[in-house]
Amino acid sequence: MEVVIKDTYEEMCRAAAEAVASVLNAKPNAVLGLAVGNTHIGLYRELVRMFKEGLLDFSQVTTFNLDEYVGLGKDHPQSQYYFMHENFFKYVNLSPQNIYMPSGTAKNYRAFCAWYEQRIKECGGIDLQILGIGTDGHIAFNEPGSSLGSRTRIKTLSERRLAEIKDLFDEGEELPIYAITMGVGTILEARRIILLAHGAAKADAVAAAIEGPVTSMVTASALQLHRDTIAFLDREAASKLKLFDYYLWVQKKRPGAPGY
Ligand SMILES: N[C@@H]1[C@@H](O)[C@H](O)[C@@H](COP(=O)(O)O)O[C@@H]1O
Repeated sequence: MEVVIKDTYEEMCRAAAEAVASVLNAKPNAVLGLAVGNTHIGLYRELVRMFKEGLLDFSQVTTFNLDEYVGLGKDHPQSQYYFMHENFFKYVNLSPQNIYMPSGTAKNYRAFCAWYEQRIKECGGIDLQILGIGTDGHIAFNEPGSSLGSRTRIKTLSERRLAEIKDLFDEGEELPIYAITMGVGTILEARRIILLAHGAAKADAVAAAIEGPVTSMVTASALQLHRDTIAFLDREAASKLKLFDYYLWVQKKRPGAPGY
């Protein structure tokens, strides 16, 4: 896995946006896998800026989001759709028919999940999957213990997850206890993956995912098996990596870097 460490969150988002841009410039009709999280707000902001400056065009791009809470409709402020619309979709020229999101209100979830997997394949597979990471090392809603071969399915959210999201919902409102999520196996089929993490709260998870054993207890560790994954980190998120200095050294000395 390539590890790119940046001094600040803003620099990390810029570097990740450039990675997205390089895929879109090489393949204007690329298929992007999108993620929702506070981490990604800066990345989407950067992509919107590039679009407004005429540096990016999404007219031929297709997107598939990673996950959605079961029971939440598109207009619920905590739905992943709402986040995507507010932070990205409404600002760029994606065709609405090219935007795929897991549905939180499907009638038959099993059928929906199978259709979603099939649709990804029919669109040619995901060229670039964007990921974040939870404080326990999960990706999408693949909670600790998820099969590393899992496909899109319903996942029961952990108590830890429910405690994390509780304050985002109105008092007395029923919390979603299931999510529909791409599986680890689905994610690993993407041709390229970028993982973003910022802040000290993610440092343990990042270290476990990048340098720990590959284990279903840290679903992000499965990315070690992927042949083209780049982790974009800020210094705090990278602070517990044993090979911190080496990663910086590699960045400095990489072929193509100034002077090499
Ligand atoms: N399903 C999402 C993940 O895709 C995301 O990576 C994680 C971290 O989000 P944040 O960036 O807000 O810390 O939260 C949720 O669990």
